[in-house]
Amino acid sequence: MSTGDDIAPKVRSILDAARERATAREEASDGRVDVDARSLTAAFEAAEADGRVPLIAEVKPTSPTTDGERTDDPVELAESMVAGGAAALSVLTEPEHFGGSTDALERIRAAVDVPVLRKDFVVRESQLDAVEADVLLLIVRFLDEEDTDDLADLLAAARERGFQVLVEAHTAAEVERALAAGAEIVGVNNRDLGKLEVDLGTFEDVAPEVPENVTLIAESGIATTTDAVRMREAGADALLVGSAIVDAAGGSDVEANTRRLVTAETDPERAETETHQ
Ligand SMILES: O=P(O)(O)OC[C@@H](O)[C@@H](O)c1c[nH]c2ccccc12
Repeated sequence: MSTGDDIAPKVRSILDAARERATAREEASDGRVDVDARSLTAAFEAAEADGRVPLIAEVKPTSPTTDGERTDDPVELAESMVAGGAAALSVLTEPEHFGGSTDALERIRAAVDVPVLRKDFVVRESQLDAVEADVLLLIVRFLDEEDTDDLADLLAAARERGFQVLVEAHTAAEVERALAAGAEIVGVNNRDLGKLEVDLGTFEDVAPEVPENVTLIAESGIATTTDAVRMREAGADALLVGSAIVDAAGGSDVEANTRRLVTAETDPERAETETHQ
């Protein structure tokens, strides 16, 4: 069991808020969700067949490591991402630190045809019923903490409700735990939740631990087409990108930002001229 000393204070506050929301839902005890999920792997295969880099574009109005906040209608942001070729979307539903909401996810999922990932800090079963989504995120590192459910139990509880589950890891040891719990979709987060620093070398180091039959996603810190190609060469079946597409500080064109990454493998010379962070 981890003591949690290696979690950044900002992240600890996110985790505390998640546990409070779990308790509130336990007290409310609404019914269980029953999801008819759109297949994430089918969406990746369709993108691949079409010559697009399989990309999950993230609707992230802000974050503890972002300057500024994007206040556009989240549905419009989502539609721009799909128009730019995103195979799937990720929507933050964490309200206090990321400007997200379950309402935004519901509206986005109703407006698009692609699979939608619910990005939140789910630590107890009651949180699974907050909103329907095609894919649910579980973060290995957080399920070591006090007052959280066990990863394998949460994975099973999510699947019983119809969710596909993306299990997020940051180290080889966490990948082992994800696989032991039965994960079929694994994300390697390049951001260290201890220091909040990003290093794309994380994915390169950890990717070889993941067997071929598991869908592998490179998460965080992918900003340029060079980064995108680098993660694909290291074995990423798909990429998860938020900040570089949403560009909260610059307010640039979300559709164009998405398309640039989606076409990274077919249009590599763009890497030379791009000025985007
Ligand atoms: O904005 P970025 O660096 O492109 O990263 C997106 C995504 O990977 C990141 O938002 C993320 C990865 N894991 C998380 C867990 C919770 C909240 C957010 C995240």
